[in-house]
Amino acid sequence: MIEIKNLTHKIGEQIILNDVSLNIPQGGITALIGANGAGKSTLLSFMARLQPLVSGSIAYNGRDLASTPTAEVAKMLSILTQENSIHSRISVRDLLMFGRYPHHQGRPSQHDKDLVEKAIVQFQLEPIAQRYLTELSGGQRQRALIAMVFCQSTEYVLLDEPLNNLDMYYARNLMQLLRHITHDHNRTTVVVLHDINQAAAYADHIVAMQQGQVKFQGSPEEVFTVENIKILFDMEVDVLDYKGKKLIVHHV
Ligand SMILES: Nc1ncnc2c1ncn2[C@@H]1O[C@H](COP(=O)(O)OP(=O)(O)OP(=O)(O)O)[C@@H](O)[C@H]1O
Repeated sequence: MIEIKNLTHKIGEQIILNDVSLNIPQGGITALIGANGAGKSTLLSFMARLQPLVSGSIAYNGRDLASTPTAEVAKMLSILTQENSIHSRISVRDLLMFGRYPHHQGRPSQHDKDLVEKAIVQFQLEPIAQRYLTELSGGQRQRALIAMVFCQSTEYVLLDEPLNNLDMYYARNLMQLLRHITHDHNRTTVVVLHDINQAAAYADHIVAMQQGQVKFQGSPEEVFTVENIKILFDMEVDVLDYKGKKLIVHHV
């Protein structure tokens, strides 16, 4: 379980996170949803210790994040942020091997190589494995970066809008793969998603944020109601039952 307690974050006078307390269940996919500016990325960045806490605490399986040595954090959690401006001439295959660095410390074993090759196949990167990141489209680069995150083989995986730049095919493909890897390898994946239908279809648990606070949480069936969507996004929608999942539809 990821246990977040009394997390408050201010920038100047602006309150970005307002006394957030939240338990993210162990195992499965938790989707963080909410309107632009609700605080999702900020919360994720604290969860990955990309910035130090000023108030509150975060613990992974009872272990306080702030006092965990960096080398151990790197083996415990991995994160895909929205700011991925890697412009160096590194190939996709080398990028994935770079993701293994916390394990091999610069000396990749056969096991590391096998994992990288498996990820290349899983993430359908074979045609571009030798290409440099600078030579890829936005969606191709995004897929390579997500594969690198998974090559880190951490128990906790934090992804900030991984579907950015992905077309319909790869978006669905990635969500299926996320679910498959998360469940088969007993991982806990926390993913910021703007597409609430992807969240409804693939997440086990939903955390909906509004103005720096957790507004709703629960299963997709509990959170995705007409009333809740109106509160979160100020939109009139229909919520349908489709193939056992909630489907949120809206019109012009
Ligand atoms: N470096 C910063 N300086 C000032 N304000 C910031 C900074 N970073 C974030 N904010 C503000 O904090 C609030 C929360 O931002 P955050 O990026 O966490 O929201 P979000 O829910 O991830 O939004 P989005 O869906 O648009 O990505 C916003 O009001 C944003 O303007």
